[in-house]
Amino acid sequence: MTDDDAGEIDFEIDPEDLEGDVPVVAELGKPSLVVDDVHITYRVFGATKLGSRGAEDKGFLQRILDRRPGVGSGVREVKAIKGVSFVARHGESIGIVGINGSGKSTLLRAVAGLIPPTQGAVYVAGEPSLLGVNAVLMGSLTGERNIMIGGLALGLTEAEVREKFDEIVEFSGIGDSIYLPMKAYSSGMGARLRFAISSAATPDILMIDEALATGDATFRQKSKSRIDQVRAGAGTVFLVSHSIATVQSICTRVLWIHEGELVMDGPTDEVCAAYKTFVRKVRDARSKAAAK
Ligand SMILES: Nc1ncnc2c1ncn2[C@@H]1O[C@H](COP(=O)(O)OP(=O)(O)OP(=O)(O)O)[C@@H](O)[C@H]1O
Repeated sequence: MTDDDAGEIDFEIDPEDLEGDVPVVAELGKPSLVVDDVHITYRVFGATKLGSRGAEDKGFLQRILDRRPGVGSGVREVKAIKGVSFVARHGESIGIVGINGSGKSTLLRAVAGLIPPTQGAVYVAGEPSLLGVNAVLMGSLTGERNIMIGGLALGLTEAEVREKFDEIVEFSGIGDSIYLPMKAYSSGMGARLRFAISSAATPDILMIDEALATGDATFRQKSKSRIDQVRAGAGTVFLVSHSIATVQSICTRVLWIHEGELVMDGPTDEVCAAYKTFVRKVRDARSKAAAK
């Protein structure tokens, strides 16, 4: 980890944005998801160091032959998740925290089935809705068409999607842009629409990656109520966020990921307190280094 990592951590959401009761740890149901010793390794092709003999100097055949792991192959492996295991239960809302690049989004995507584990396995009892929605949305189509596609992927009928259409648009707060192709949306608009679609059908497992950080206070408040509904219906919620205030107001349990490893898994207050202490230490070390 570098000092710069700590500099990018933000706590941009004020606790008052998410006023309301701190989530109550209800009696938990059966396991909804089991993550068993999951490893995710990305392979980055064409990772040739600057200054080394350029790929363009080599013949075509040589470049093909070089495409295997090892010295000079131009393939770099990034071990983003290293042996993470946990069991999630119905009725839990689980936050995933960690500094930039620690592996939070990768873990969430693996849990949703969007990335196959390099090693280990994920067992799911319900269909995670990040899988149902994100995997099918298409940037070239309008938000309107994507609501239909995403709704069908969640198992709603066409009539049910039409019935929920206005509510989804209203919830996402993107107004008339719903008639524009999704690739024209800002990342915040896209995240809000995905959240609005994903949570439209009270899924068994709802996964949220930073969507709450992209809306205003009203959007966040509405999102919190929807998350509470999912939990009350004995669903499981996963939330990736840089905002400790958001995690504290929504999650009953927190996983802290650092350099791809699960360093702590426990009640929200305990894990957030330890994580904050860690972040402060990193910041102090950074200011000391800058003062020298
Ligand atoms: N598609 C990819 N190809 C190669 N490496 C990747 C890819 N996606 C992520 N990584 C690397 O995997 C590691 C974990 O990234 P990830 O996005 O999961 O972290 P994160 O904790 O969600 O980060 P952030 O808080 O900055 O969003 C990082 O080193 C990142 O550079």
